[in-house]
Order: sequence, then structure tokens, then C-alpha cells
Amino acid sequence: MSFEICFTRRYCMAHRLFNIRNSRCFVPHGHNEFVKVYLVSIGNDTLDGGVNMMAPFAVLKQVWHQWIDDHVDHSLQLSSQDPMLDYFKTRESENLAHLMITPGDPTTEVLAALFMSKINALMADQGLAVRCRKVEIEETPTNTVSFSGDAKDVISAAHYDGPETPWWQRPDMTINDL
Ligand SMILES: Nc1nc2c(c(=O)[nH]1)N=C([C@H](O)[C@H](O)COP(=O)(O)OP(=O)(O)OP(=O)(O)O)CN2
Repeated sequence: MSFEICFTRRYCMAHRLFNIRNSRCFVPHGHNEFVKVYLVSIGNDTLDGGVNMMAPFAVLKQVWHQWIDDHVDHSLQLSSQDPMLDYFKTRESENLAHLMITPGDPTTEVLAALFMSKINALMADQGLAVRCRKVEIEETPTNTVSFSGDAKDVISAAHYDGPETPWWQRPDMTINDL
């Protein structure tokens, strides 16, 4: 017996899959994606007969939606190995904050794991007695990826040149470590 709360948010993004040459996904392109997060209580699930809530929806989703709306929305997602990064560093440094830098290609799989790590860092930092059980990303109307579990088990940061605590583990608004 337990409750689960699901929030959905839409954002616009662009990416390219740099390690898949000879593919149309190598060409920078964009999607309007939907992310769903499934939250469960890590405390007592019993309703108190008064307010009867895990916490108000507005409280549970406020910081998460702030990150999605103000930082993920209209971001350009690039692998940390992508040479396009050099262009932005040398020619458009004012836009670096809009680049989401991923360890390896910015596939929907890695995005789901990174989002799982970020939302759980944000929830813990706010002292909310919930954790995210599943992240689901609809990349296109015909492709959806979901992730459950510990993001650390699936993310390989072998070629990611960043700090010990990368952006996806920090309870802040960042989307890169540039
Ligand atoms: N395992 C993954 N494969 C692919 C990913 C991904 O994130 N994980 N991403 C892409 C591309 O981003 C691509 O834009 C979407 O691919 P595709 O399914 O080919 O796109 P369509 O919308 O045209 O698909 P239809 O179902 O044929 O309309 C590729 N692969």
C-alpha cells in the first residue's frame, strides 16, 4: 500500500548523437519532449484525516519545474566529447549556460538517468520526504524511454571531464560544468 504522484512537464530541446556517424541523428535536430517523474513517499504514507497529502503538489513540483522551465527548456544537449563545444567556448561563450553537457551522447536513455539523479538531489536538498522512483521521457510521439533505479549504476562518466560532483548530482540549477 503506497501512493505515487506523477508530474508531467514539456520542454523543447536540441541535440545530436555525435558517436553515431552516418546517421541522421548526427545532424543537430530538436524535439518537444515530455518528462514524467513518479514520486513515492520515503516516510509514513498514512493520511492524517486532515490535509490528507504527502505534500502539496505545488511544493513537490516547484523546484523541479523551475529547473525544467528555466534551464532544460531550449537547451542544446551535447556530448562532452562533441567538438561543437569548442565553437561555443570560443565564439559564443554567452550561450554556454544553455548547453546541457552529457557524459557521452545525449540519448534519451542518458537523459532519463541524469534527470533521475537531478530530481533526487533537488528533493533531498529541500528536505522533502519523497524520492523519484521512475523517470519517463517521451522524445517523440513514437519513442519513450523510462528509467528506474540508481543513476550511478548506469552513467559512465569515464570520458567526462568535470568535478567530483557533476551537475546532475548537485541540488542546483546547473546543466553543465563549464
Ligand atoms: N536508443 C536510442 N535510439 C535513438 C535515440 C535515443 O535517444 N535512444 N534518439 C534518436 C534520435 O534523437 C531521433 O531523432 C529519433 O529517432 P527516430 O525514431 O528515428 O525518429 P522518428 O521520430 O523519425 O521515428 P518514427 O517512429 O519513424 O517516426 C535515434 N535513435
